Amino acid sequence: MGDELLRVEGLSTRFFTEEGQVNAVEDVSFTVGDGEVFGVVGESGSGKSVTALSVMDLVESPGRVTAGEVWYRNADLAADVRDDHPEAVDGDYVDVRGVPERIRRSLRGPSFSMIFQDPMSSLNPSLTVGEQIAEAVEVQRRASANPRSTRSRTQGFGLGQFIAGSLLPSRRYVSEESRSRAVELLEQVGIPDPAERADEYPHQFSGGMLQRAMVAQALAGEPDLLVADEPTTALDVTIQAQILNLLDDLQEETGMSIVLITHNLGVIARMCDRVGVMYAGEIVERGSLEAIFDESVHPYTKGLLGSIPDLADPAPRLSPIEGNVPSLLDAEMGDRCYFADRCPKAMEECLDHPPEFDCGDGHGARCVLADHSYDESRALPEGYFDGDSEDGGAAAGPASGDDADSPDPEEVTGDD
Ligand SMILES: Nc1ncnc2c1ncn2[C@@H]1O[C@H](COP(=O)(O)OP(=O)(O)OP(=O)(O)O)[C@@H](O)[C@H]1O
Ligand code: NI
Repeated sequence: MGDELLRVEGLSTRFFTEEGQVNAVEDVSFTVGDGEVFGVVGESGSGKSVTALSVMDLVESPGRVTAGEVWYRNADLAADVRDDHPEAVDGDYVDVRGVPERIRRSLRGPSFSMIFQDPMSSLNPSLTVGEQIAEAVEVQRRASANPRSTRSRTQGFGLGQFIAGSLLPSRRYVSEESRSRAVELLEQVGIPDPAERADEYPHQFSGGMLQRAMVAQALAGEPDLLVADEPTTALDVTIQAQILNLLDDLQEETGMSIVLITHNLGVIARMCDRVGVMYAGEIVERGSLEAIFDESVHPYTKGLLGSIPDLADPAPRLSPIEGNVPSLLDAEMGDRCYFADRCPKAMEECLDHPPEFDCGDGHGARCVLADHSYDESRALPEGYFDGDSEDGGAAAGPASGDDADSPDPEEVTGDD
């Protein structure tokens, strides 16, 4: 297990909605090494953000993490919780889902920190940027000054606010030291005149500067792991590149690990060491950058690679493969491979839901092609799944004739 900071195993998250149970994240496993940048890529709605929120334990009702373990390597924490929660400790690793919520909450900031998809969900418009960052620093300062038993209460207070983006009515005392540390952090993330900018409100910041401020806020606790959910999506191309450079530099300076969520494979190629490709709530392929870009097995990954939006392309969303992302409603999901009806290589084997096959060297794919080669004689006829979204395909027969209008799944639009 060596240098892994985080080991996520079998994570599943569901939303219990009026329409039914939504399987937003299904049996997701991945690891993040020390100082590693792990990328999560996939189309809109594939479960990237919910995966991030699940790791951070920030899933809100009607959602709930229903299964899985999140093993975090922290020897001090392991020593602290070993007696009370032996089943949640494995050597220096702690399953953060197996410890009480107050302990889990205490990890947000100093252990795990997150940059959210929407800037305004983490900065409070009615407080100066400096105050908010100083508050995050103060929380961390108290945490490290206090023993863990009191730490969790302190942490809970500050971080509840940090996450909700609104201060509790009674303002906390924030030390002069924390204020000057906030200015330092603003400087570290490349904000000019940081002392003056600290006294400004979020609306006085441009998009790029606001993103930098959010990075500063997320780093205030000196986290081991930063989860960055589409940190550059809303920004124009030049600013995007600057923020990615900033994250790169900060990663090197601090040695932290990063989970970087994006729909842009160009960003993945630029930033990541290893990658998980998500589709319909699952990681369908994972491996090193080289494995994913040069030796991918899953036709979905290959489809994504067929149209890499580069950084100079402001296209906001990936939609390179014909067909739609399947419904994640449990009742509509069926038992087949969820990609089968868009897959140019769908075979009879794909009517059973594939496990993850090991391709060696940490490369895995949830696709039968990882196990045996494509056999044309077992190919499902084109249109096999047409008009069949309800019961997983078993009952659907071949579509009549060859329909010239039916979408060719191999065709990649590439112009999005
Ligand atoms: N509060 C909710 N209630 C019901 N379903 C939800 C809720 N939040 C997310 N989902 C479902 O979970 C699935 C995954 O959503 P998620 O936000 O993780 O996608 P994503 O990959 O981050 O997409 P994007 O690239 O658009 O941000 C979606 O199908 C979505 O409908
Ligand atoms: Ni998202």
